[in-house]
Amino acid sequence: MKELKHLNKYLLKYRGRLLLGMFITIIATVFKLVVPMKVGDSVDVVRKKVNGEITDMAFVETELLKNILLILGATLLTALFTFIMRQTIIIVSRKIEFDLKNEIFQHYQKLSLGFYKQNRTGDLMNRISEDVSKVRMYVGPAIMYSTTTITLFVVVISYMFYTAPILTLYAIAPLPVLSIAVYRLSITIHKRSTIVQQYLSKLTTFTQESFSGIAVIKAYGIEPRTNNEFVALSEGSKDKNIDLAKVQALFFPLMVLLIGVSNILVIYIGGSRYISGQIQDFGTIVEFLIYVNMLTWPVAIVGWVTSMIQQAEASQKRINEFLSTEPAIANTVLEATPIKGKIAFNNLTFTYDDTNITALKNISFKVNPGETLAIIGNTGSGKSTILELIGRLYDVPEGQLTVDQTSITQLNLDSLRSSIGYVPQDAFLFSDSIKNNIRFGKEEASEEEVIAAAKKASVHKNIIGFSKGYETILGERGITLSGGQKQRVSIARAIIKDPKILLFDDCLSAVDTETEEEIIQNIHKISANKTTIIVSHRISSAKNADKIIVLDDGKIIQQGTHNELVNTEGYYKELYSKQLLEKEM
Ligand SMILES: Nc1ncnc2c1ncn2[C@@H]1O[C@H](COP(=O)(O)OP(=O)(O)OP(=O)(O)O)[C@@H](O)[C@H]1O
Repeated sequence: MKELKHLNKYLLKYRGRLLLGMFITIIATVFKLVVPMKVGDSVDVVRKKVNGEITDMAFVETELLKNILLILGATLLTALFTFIMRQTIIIVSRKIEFDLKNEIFQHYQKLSLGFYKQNRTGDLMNRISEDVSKVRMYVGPAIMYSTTTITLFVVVISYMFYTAPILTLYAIAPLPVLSIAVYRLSITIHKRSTIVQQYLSKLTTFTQESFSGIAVIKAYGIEPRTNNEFVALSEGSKDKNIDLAKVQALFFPLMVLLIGVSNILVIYIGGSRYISGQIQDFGTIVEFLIYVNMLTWPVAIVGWVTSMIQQAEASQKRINEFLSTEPAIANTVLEATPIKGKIAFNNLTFTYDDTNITALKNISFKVNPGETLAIIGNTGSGKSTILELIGRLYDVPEGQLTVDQTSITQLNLDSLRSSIGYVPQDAFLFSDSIKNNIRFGKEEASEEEVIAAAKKASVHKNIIGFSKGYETILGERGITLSGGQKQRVSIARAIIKDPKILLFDDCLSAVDTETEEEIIQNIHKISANKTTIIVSHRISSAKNADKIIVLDDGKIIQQGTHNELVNTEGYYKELYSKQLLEKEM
């Protein structure tokens, strides 16, 4: 139960509703007990009339009518209170589920990129959905059923003992066996359903990937192979489902068997004791039969609730694991630190913890507000890493990276990030309208601002070409943009933000050279007072920059202006000649 302590703050938050729910559960349970008592009484009255102990028929009729009305009233009240009980306790569990999901999601948002690289997306999703659902079973149904069971046990068993102690012992003897059996069965059911879940998620992932990659599958003509793989996976899934169905099928027969044993014991022992005069009322046997049946479900539930709590504990443990993960990048400066945009790398060396790759070696350069820096280099030379470090997606030793002459760690993280417009290498667009995708950079932007940004990113003409224009939905439910269109929507998103620092990570690679030229011109116009860094493989994107650095294997091998570099032997000049030749061809 150690892990579940995390939920105490929520139980405390909703304590009023919970206690009310538990109180109502007790009342509902107590009303349930009226039925067997009155059935017992009615049987006795009838038996006495048959035996001749009572001769007044009118009295029998009144007694029976009174009992029927009481049974009816008690049943209606039980139903009403059971309804209110579910409305309180189950609603509390749904509220806690909502709070916990929000807590986990907010924590996920704070965690750094490194965390997302170490953990699979499926795992993150499972903990916030599957695991939270299991935990909800503890704060809702487990509490509700435990309260019902405890109340029933205390009231019914004490009443049974009071009425016929020996018969009670016989009647309840099979119940612990039932409880243990259900517990064991629940554990097996849980194990097997986890396996079924795993197969299901394998199958879903496979199907999802097959549909997403359908173009590649068709192009390579490997539909039969994909089909066979799917059949093999479904086969496995079917077998595991059958395994689960086998144990689930045992659940009810087992319950019926053990109830049957209890009933036989009540009839046999109760009957013998009635015949020998140790039990006065025949109605007691009928009453006991109803009690035994009434107790069966709660007894089975003891086993079920125990396994439910164990599963909740395991799930909460997994949730706590993530909740206790500290974000590697923490905001230590609480007051806002306005950013002007002067960036300086001072002998910076950076190694990725997970791969141990030293992506940057002794890097030094400066960019002032209003200046544009272009970074050119082979793949894997460390260009993207430079941009990620400026956004503080990873931390570097104190003083090696400064913004406005302050070490980046001494700046307020929100101030820093909100002053950056970052266009990543892989443009990511949400399944939403184009307008909202651009507005992502500035939530309150007007229609005119969205259009202006799209024009600067040279994508406006494409957008108005779609029948729904800016309202066109992207992604799975909508249209798929071309690579170049995606890149330009992503650029519009950064432009609309009007940030102090603009970072473009090779985001014109899928755009033709004419459009590239147009966008570069526009960027040039809007970045008059901004710090701009353009990462590219193309000289055409870099040539107008105030300064260009050439990276190779994490080191700066050349730097200068375009004119200086084309007149110096080296990587830049070679690349320039090669790309010039390609253009001419
Ligand atoms: N998140 C990461 N974790 C670990 N290693 C990384 C990570 N990102 C990049 N690397 C490694 O760091 C080196 C530099 O990568 P980086 O992405 O900065 O290069 P790049 O110049 O931007 O390449 P490209 O032009 O292909 O985008 C590479 O060897 C890469 O494998």
